[in-house]
Amino acid sequence: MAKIFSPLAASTANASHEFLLATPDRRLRTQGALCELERGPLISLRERVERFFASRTDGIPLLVGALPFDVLADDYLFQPAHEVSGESKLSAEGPAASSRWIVKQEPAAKDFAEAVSHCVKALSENAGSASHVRKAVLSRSLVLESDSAISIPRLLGRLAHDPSVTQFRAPLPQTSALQPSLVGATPELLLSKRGATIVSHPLAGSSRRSADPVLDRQAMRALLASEKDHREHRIVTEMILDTLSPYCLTVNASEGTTIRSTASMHHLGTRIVGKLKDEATPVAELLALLHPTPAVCGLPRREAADLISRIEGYDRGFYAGAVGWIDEVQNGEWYVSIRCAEVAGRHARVFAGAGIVVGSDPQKETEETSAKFAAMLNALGIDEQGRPLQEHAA
Ligand SMILES: C=C(O[C@@H]1C=C(C(=O)O)C=C[C@H]1O)C(=O)O
Repeated sequence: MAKIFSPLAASTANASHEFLLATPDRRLRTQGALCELERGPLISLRERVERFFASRTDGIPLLVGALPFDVLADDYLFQPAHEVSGESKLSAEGPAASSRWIVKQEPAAKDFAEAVSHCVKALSENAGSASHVRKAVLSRSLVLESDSAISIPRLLGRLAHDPSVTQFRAPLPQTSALQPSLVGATPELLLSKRGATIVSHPLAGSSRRSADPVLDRQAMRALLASEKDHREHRIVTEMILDTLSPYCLTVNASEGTTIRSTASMHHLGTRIVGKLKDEATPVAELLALLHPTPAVCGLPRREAADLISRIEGYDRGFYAGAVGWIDEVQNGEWYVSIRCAEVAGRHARVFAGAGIVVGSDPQKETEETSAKFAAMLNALGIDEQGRPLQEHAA
């Protein structure tokens, strides 16, 4: 019989299993791990979670962790040892690492722009066919190396300067001597479920913010007026509404599409709220239907994912997946893992993607990924070339 959970040795149940999800409303921080959920693909998450809570009676009735982008890849969830309450030290002040960095673009920005051109061509060519991909999200990464260890508490301290986003850290499966963590500050709620109420707040369609208030307002107005960005956005909201509606008595986006701004980006966002027909519907069942949404993958999903894996050229791992928690009644809250980096020791890999539709401009999409890198790079105190930023250099 398959094992439902793996109790961890005392040596493993230590600070390497720090988890944090600090949303604008609530902060969940845990330390240590009692046991890991049996790992598996998203389709079996609901069943694994049910079996876990049916057989496990000790400890906090909670699982926290991360889902990868690829629905066929194994997730990584665990039962935390302790919940840390109150305003105890989530973060620390000071630079996240020394100011000497080596940065390698993977892929190079110019190769990414070429991949976007290629993608736009593929989207235009198949228009009209049943498997026609209407949108695909392409990403690139920066592989960073510092000459000293990267402090995750300090990184989180800097990310917390932006109150509009959800800071997170989640341990990732150990692949070498060091346990990597996924660390970031996401603006995007994939799904929350509490009782019969479900909420999703997808984002798609973006522009970089400007320090100049006049230019910043212009950027916002241009985004609100952009046909291409609204088309890109609607693909996401329609998919989420269509997916959730069979489960809901009511589900709607009554506030409409509005600007959702972080410290560095403006996005088009639509808050979707639903009342479930059956409040016992497990959050994991809904996650398996929603993830990955066209905000990070595309439409149709399978064809877009195939196109991405052909064009992108690297494994996204847990980037563009989700981080969150599930409790014993299968309520839960999951955020899209974007504006993030995989961090281990002196190394980090930062990711950023952009939605591509017919009409996307390769240079603008490349610039959009640079703008999206900025949230993590600002927190690390460097620019895209690894040079120290002026405000952090002192
Ligand atoms: C893929 C990312 O962001 C997603 C893509 C967006 C877009 O294409 O406009 C906007 C927000 C996110 O849903 C990322 O930040 O890496």
